[in-house]
Amino acid sequence: MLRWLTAGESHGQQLTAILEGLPAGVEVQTSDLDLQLARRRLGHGRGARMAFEQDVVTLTGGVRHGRTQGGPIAVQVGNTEWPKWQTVMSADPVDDEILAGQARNAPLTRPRPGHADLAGMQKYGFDDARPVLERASARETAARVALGTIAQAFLRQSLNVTVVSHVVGIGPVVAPDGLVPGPEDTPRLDEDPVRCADPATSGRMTAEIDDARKNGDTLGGVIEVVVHGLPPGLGSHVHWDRRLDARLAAALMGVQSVKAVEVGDGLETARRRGSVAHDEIVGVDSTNGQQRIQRLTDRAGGIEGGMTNGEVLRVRAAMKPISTVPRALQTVDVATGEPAVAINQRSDACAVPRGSVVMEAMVALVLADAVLEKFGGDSIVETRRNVQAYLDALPYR
Ligand SMILES: Cc1cc2nc3c(=O)[nH]c(=O)nc-3n(C[C@H](O)[C@H](O)[C@H](O)COP(=O)(O)O)c2cc1C
Ligand SMILES: C=C(O[C@@H]1CC(C(=O)O)=C[C@@H](OP(=O)(O)O)[C@H]1O)C(=O)O
Repeated sequence: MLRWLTAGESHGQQLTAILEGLPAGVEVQTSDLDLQLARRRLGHGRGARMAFEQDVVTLTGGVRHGRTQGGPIAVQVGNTEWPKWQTVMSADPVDDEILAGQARNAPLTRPRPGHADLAGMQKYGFDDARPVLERASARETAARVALGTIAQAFLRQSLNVTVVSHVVGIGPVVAPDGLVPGPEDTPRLDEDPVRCADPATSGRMTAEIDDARKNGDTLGGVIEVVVHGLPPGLGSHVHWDRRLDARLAAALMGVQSVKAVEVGDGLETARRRGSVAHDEIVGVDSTNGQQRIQRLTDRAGGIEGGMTNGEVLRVRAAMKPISTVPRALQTVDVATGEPAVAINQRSDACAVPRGSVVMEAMVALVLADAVLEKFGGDSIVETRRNVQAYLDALPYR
C-alpha cells in the first residue's frame, strides 16, 4: 500500500511531502521533480506569483545516489518568497507591535465566494480568513506534483506506463472529440500556451483566457489524463473502495476546485443506447501462440468493473473558475456585518492549463498504489518479475 501526506501553507517556508510504500531501486532525481514543478508553474492564465516564485526541491529522505531505498521518501518544496512572509507566517509567537506594521497581516474579513474562506472561518473559529486560505490554497499541489513525479518514475520503470494529459475545455471552448495524446506526447517546457491536441482549439482557448482576464473575470475548464501501457486487472470489482474508478475519482476530486470527474466518455455514455455505449471485444491473430483480444473502441476509458481492462485509461476532471475574481464579487465583511466586495489582491485567471500537471500527479499516485497492491515487490526488480509472471500467465492479452 502506498501512503502520502503533504503539509505546509501557501506562504509558509516550505511544503513537506512524504510518500511511503514505494519499493527500493526506483531511479529518482531531483531534476525530474524540478521539470514537473516547472511545468506546474507554466500555462496560459497563470497569475503573477507563478512568474516570480521558484520551487526549491530537496529530497531529504528515502533516496540515496538517485535510487529509492524502500523507506519513506521525504520531499521539501521551498518557497522563494518566504523571506517576505517570515514574520506573518512565523511558527513562533510574534510581537503584536511587529505584526501590526505588516500590511499582509491585516485580518482578511471579506471572504471570497467559491473559496474556502467563510466555511473555514466558521468551522475553525477564526475571525481572519488567513489561516484558512493558507492551507486551502492550491500552492499545496506543488507537493503533490513532487510525489506524483516519483510515482510516475515507478510506473515507467516497473511497467513502461506513461501518464500524459491535455486540456479538453476552457470555459465554453471545447476540444473536438476523439483526440487522445499518445505515450510519446510527454511534456515539453516550450509547449503551446494551452496544451490541447488540436492547435486551432488551443488558439481559441488561449484567446478565451485572454478575454476573461481583460474583463476582470476568471475561467474553469476540463482536463483529460491519458495513461498508456496499463495491464488488465488493476483495482477490483469486489468492493466499492477497491474500485479503481472510485479511487481515481476521489483523488481528482481532492484537487482544489475540481467539481466533476468523468471516466472514459463519462456523461456522454449516459446519453447513449447500450448498443453504442460499450466497447465490443474481438479476437485478433496472435504471433506467439497466445490468444489476443482487442476492444474496437475505448468508450469506457480503460476501466470496466472497477478494474483496468488493458485499454488506454482516460479520466477527466472539471475545474470551476478561479474564485478570486478581479471584478470582485459581493460578500459580507464579517468584522462589521456590512456588505463588501470580496478579498482580491492577485490571482490566476485560469488554472486549468497548469492544473493538468496536478491531475497527472494524482492519477500516477493512485495507479502506483494499485500496481503495488496487485504485484507487490520490495524492490523494483521484484515488482517487474511479478508483473512479467502475471502477463505471461494471462490467458488472453
Ligand atoms: C493549480 C491551481 C491554481 C489555483 N490558483 C488559484 C488562484 O490563483 N486564485 C484562487 O482564488 N483560486 C485558485 N485555485 C482554486 C482554489 O484553490 C479553489 O477555488 C479553492 O481551494 C476552493 O475550491 P473547492 O471549493 O473546490 O475546495 C487554484 C486551483 C488550482 C488547482
Ligand atoms: C501559489 C500557488 O498558487 C496559488 C493558488 C491560490 C489559491 O487560492 O488556490 C492563490 C494564488 O496565491 P496568491 O494569492 O498568493 O497569489 C496562487 O498563486 C501555486 O500554485 O504555487
